[in-house]
Amino acid sequence: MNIKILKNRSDIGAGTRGSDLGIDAMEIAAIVKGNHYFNEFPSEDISTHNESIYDKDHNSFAKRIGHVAEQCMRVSNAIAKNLKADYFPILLSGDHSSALGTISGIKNAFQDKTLGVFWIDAHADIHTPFTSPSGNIHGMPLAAALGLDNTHLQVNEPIAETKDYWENMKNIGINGPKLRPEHLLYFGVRDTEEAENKTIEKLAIKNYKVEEVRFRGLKNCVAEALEKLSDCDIIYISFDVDSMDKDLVSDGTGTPVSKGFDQDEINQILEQIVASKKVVCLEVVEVNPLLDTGGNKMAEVAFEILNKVTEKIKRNL
Ligand SMILES: NC(=[NH2+])NCCC[C@H](N)C(=O)O
Repeated sequence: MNIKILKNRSDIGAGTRGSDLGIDAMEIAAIVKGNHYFNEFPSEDISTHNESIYDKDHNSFAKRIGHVAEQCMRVSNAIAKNLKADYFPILLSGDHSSALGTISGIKNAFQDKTLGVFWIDAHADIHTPFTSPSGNIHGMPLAAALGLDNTHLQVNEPIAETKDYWENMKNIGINGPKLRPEHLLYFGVRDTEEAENKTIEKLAIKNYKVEEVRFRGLKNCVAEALEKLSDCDIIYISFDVDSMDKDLVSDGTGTPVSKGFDQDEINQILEQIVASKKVVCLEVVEVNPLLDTGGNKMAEVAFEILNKVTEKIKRNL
């Protein structure tokens, strides 16, 4: 098995522009370091719909949903194709709505396997068009992957077109839910809204908070998390850089949050998950160099993390 880098420079699921540039910012970070990472592996570009940002859009509770749904489909197809060709896809994406495509593609390629997900993020991304406070779809990928509508928590009145596209989104890759709530684990989630809190509580989704990881010990927490996924055959890691502390690391991301993990903690978490030998796909999202007040800091940190974990992945293949 070989690694392939998939570049998905799409930012239309976010409220702020620029996460599409995060992929190239990481590449530049590598070049500046004299690191040949991006020359070492085969790569593939996924075509994007960023021009749709200019269109008038009436889907205010799920902005640009038609194009986001299609983008997720493209990601799903690319992931499924490369997994079936026995590649280990490392996906570099812009905004986090992409992860619905990734999860869908994994399930398309491995229909009989049980999938576990490590969602390392400041946000729960479990809104639906019925509950989203912003209408930004990067806050919704997990709800679509779990097949949720959450109409019982409804605060918005989405138009019929939005509802139709949302149905499409829930059926990418394979029809229906791709993941069971007990096979979803959060790490570092600390910026959520009421509807998300209620969903997390109702579905009993475990969130390893930053304080808990520090208090109980990182190794213990990741080991326990892996144990919770013991009946999963395969694991997907979704790493949103805003899981890291904005003050300690960088604010170069669309929705930065304080009191997150530091770089070394992320390295350790990723390394221990990869050591399980169940990981089939890693995704890094939401680097936004346009918002970085520290130069290209977020991309540099994200690249260092990527470089380190790739070594571990390589050793396992
Ligand atoms: N992938 C992200 N950065 N998500 C941020 C979501 C923020 C907020 N919960 C919203 O839905 O608008």
